[in-house]
Amino acid sequence: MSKQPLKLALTGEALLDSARYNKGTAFTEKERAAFGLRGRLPFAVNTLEQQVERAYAQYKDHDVAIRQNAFLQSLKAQNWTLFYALITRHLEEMFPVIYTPTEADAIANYSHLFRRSEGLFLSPPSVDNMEKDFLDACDGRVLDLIVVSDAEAILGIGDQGSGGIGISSAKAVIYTLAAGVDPAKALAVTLDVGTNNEKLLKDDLYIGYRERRLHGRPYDDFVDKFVGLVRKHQSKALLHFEDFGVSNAQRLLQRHRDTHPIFNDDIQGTGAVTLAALQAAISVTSSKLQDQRIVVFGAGSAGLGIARQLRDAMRVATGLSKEDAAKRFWLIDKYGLIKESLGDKIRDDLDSEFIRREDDWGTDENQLAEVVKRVKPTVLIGTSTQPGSFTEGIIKEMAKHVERPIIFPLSNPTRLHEVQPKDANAWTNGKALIATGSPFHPVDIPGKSKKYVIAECNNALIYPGLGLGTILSRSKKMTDKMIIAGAQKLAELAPALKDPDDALLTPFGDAAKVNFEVALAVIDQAVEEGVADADVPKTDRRKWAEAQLWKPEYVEYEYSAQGL
Ligand SMILES: NC(=O)c1ccc[n+]([C@@H]2O[C@H](COP(=O)([O-])OP(=O)(O)OC[C@H]3O[C@@H](n4cnc5c(N)ncnc54)[C@H](O)[C@@H]3O)[C@@H](O)[C@H]2O)c1
Ligand SMILES: O=C(O)C[C@H](O)C(=O)O
Ligand SMILES: [Mn+2]
Repeated sequence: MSKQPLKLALTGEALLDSARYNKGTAFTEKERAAFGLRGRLPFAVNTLEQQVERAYAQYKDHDVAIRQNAFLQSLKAQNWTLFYALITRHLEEMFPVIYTPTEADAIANYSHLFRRSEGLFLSPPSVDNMEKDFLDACDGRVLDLIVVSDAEAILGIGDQGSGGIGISSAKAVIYTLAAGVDPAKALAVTLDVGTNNEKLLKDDLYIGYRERRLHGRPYDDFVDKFVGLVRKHQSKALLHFEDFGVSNAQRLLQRHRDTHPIFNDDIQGTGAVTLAALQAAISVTSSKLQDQRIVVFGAGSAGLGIARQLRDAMRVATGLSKEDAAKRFWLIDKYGLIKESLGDKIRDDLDSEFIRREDDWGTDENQLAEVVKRVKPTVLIGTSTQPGSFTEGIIKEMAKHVERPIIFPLSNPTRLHEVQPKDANAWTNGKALIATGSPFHPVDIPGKSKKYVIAECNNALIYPGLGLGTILSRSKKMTDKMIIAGAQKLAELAPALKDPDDALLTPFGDAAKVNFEVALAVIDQAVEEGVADADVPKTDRRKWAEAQLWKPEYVEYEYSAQGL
């Protein structure tokens, strides 16, 4: 317990009902007397460790992941300290329950599983009250972090309407678990601008705004109004965009990123974690980034974000022009290879240098199998949401031409992966260097007794650190160089660098450690670029940063009628 007691005015039921301050059976006798709790609690005073032990046993009583998710969700509504302490102690085990893949089911069934609301919901009918609603949700707090989704493209499961609050709050929880962001300084938001999901529109129990999605100018005005409020009232808070539709994601990022610290996780976080995994893979193959031939299957937010991040890293490494670096990429979307003849089927946000010239290609055949046959890629990345699209034929064709094919099926949740790691491993005789978007079990290495650990190439391995670095340095914006610095740090920490048979990325159990290192790299870069507003010390930044992390521990309370 910290030496300085916290002064609180909340008493009795109100204190027990406050997830932020509640300690349950861990209230001391002195606190029970001071806050009117003595008769409201059973006699024994527990330690946090005892509470964690009890909660873990209760968690284990549920054997279905979605029930475990519901259990953790209700624990979060009761006692933040216990919730975060429990998950921190079982991070690797519980990550898939609070995040991909289980969170996808919780979001898809949001209206049916609903118990208690959290975060902020904003919808068009109350647009005129947006400022008041926003301020009510902030409740006088100065925030460090706001995570917002409009729920149009949740993971790979599409439009989820008001269920989108689930991804905003899961991403915010991970900021706390993996980067020590104080949950009291974070806000999860969903811009519930309607849904085009027929299933939800027809569901009597749907609890969102039951209209078709806002689009065009009214949509932009709505989002701009929200961003304007963030800028006005929470000018220091990092604004994290999550799972927006591809036609909006890039545009909104470009529009706002120079005027506020803004980050799009699907574009930038995914680009950064994939760059780190690829750096580790090419260190195993002893090749260079600029020598790769990279096929990206699914050129949406994630696919394009990855292509851009890898292209820019190539440019930094070699001084190549954008155009020349882009020649190492073949992007495929639902109409096949993205080439000139697709005309207006090519989305406006696609960088022109990624569009293959017709005379470069010279055939009408433009599907993945053909592209792999002709291009002989060294790297194959899946961000298409199309399960099984990396077929045995395609993987074997790839493996004919490269000794160690680098294969990253990244579509979440688990069931949407383009290939199962065990298949990619078997079809390449254990030669494939694999990373996936969701967690998978290790696979056999032919002729060896040890297993090949599949790296989880999920943006959660880096976004908390990118965010923490931006928050602590109070940067005016999150620059490309800050993101590259974070990715480089993550790459340096890859287990494969020490042992080529080991994973391409750090395991998620160490997410807090690596994200902290990422944050330090981001802070250094922010200071160097002159975008940091905080008084960052010249020396011992590690200690300075560490002292600011929130930890799930109880502090002693003292009653004061004035409160905090
Ligand atoms: N591992 C990670 O960290 C991570 C991060 C972000 C997204 N993702 C996953 O990547 C997937 C895509 O996410 P997104 O945000 O880019 O979504 P998105 O909707 O922006 O992109 C998906 C793209 O795939 C294309 N596509 C659809 N069918 C196709 C087909 N048959 N062939 C080729 N392309 C096809 C779509 O046209 C679209 O451009 C999701 O499953 C998501 O969960 C993973
Ligand atoms: O949420 C995740 O698991 C990663 C990513 O942001 C995604 O959209 O799939
Ligand atoms: Mn996402």
